[in-house]
Amino acid sequence: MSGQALAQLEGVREDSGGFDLLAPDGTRYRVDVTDGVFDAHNPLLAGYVAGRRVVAFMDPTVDRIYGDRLRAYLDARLEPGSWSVHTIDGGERNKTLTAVERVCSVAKASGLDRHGVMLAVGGGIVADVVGFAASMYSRGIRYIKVNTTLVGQVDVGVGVKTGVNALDTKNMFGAYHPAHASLNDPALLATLPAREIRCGLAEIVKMAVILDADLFRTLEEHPDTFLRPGGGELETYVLRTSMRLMMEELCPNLREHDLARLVDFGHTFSPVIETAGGHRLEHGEAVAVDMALSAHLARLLGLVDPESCERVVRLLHRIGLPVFDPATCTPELMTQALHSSWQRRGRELNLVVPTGIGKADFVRRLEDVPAEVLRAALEALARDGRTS
Ligand SMILES: NC(=O)c1ccc[n+]([C@@H]2O[C@H](COP(=O)([O-])OP(=O)(O)OC[C@H]3O[C@@H](n4cnc5c(N)ncnc54)[C@H](O)[C@@H]3O)[C@@H](O)[C@H]2O)c1
Ligand SMILES: O=C(CO)[C@@H](O)[C@H](O)[C@H](O)[C@H](O)COP(=O)(O)O
Ligand SMILES: [Co+2]
Repeated sequence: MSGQALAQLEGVREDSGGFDLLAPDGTRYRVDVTDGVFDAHNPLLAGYVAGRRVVAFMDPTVDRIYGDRLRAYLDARLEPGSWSVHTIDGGERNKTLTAVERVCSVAKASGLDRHGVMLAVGGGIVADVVGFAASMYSRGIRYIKVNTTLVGQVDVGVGVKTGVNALDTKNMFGAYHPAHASLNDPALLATLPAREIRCGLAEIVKMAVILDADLFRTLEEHPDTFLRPGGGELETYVLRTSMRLMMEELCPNLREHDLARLVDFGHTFSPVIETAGGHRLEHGEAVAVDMALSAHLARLLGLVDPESCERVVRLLHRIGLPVFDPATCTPELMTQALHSSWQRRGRELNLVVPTGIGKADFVRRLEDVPAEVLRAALEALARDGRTS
């Protein structure tokens, strides 16, 4: 295909069954949106693994709820003896290199060959661990994600990142390893606890603040999206818009050659909030606190109007997300977080701040966030936290 023809195809395309991404570096993958992913008549998942051995992994909760349906599906659609299903511990504390080694050990004991497939059925923890394991097992094999959380369906499932926590640092080890397939069945969200739905809404608010004022207004009108019984057109719009926005943002910079990334909004302070807080807050909750802090910093630096700052914080409140965490939102720890992000991003801070609703920019340098401004932002955040 000529360079010009390829250039025309690059980007993200949506159809009724999902999204296709073709990155400038030639990486291409699809994210499917389907119904009844584990129904025996649905050929989608089986089609992606046809003729290959499959080793599937779930955490115990997902296994309890969906394990029988997955096993019945594999039994109906795949050759006897060509697949197995295993559980790995869930929770951020188990997103470790040890967990990756256990996945590889189980895969080896199950006879998984170089052309085999690892199947991750779950949220971001299982996907990150299994995806990283697949990136190194036999020097790299295929893996498939069936995303069962909202964070999984709008974020983990649409990107290429895998990884684990290490050296007391969030996502310190990992790989960019595109999945062979990534499947979203919105019906799986029906059993997701409200706290986990809210974590996914945090990642959706992230995309709305930086890119999409209409999506933000929709969430302001319906902060209970996905929290109401039964999904409808509203949930479909929010899910698909969030997926598209994230894929469009990731596509030109899939392996982060450019470390100024708008999708880092809510991800400068949150790694320290999660880690220093002993993972008391879940990822999405820490992201929410980070977004509120970043909005106040933007306001105090004169980069966003006070009303937009207030709208961001108020929406997070109304969804039921935390906006302050007394144990970790201290000047010392948040200064440490700024330095960690500065180092991780090639000695550029690239703090993402809202400049309005639906638009954002970067605070490029550490010195652009003076200690007194950080302290004032944290004091404002504490006031917000008391009113929540
Ligand atoms: N790789 C990426 O690009 C990327 C992007 C965003 C977040 N993440 C990572 O993802 C992790 C958070 O993922 P998460 O929010 O999906 O959490 P999670 O994987 O811990 O799942 C949350 C909880 O929900 C349960 N669960 C999952 N699906 C369920 C369902 N359908 N019904 C009932 N219970 C269900 C799980 O057992 C778990 O207890 C963090 O480690 C974060 O760093 C990675
Ligand atoms: O949490 C994640 C990825 O782990 C996403 O929600 C987020 O938008 C971005 O990828 C952030 O850049 C976080 O990246 P990383 O620090 O986990 O590599
Ligand atoms: Co995130």
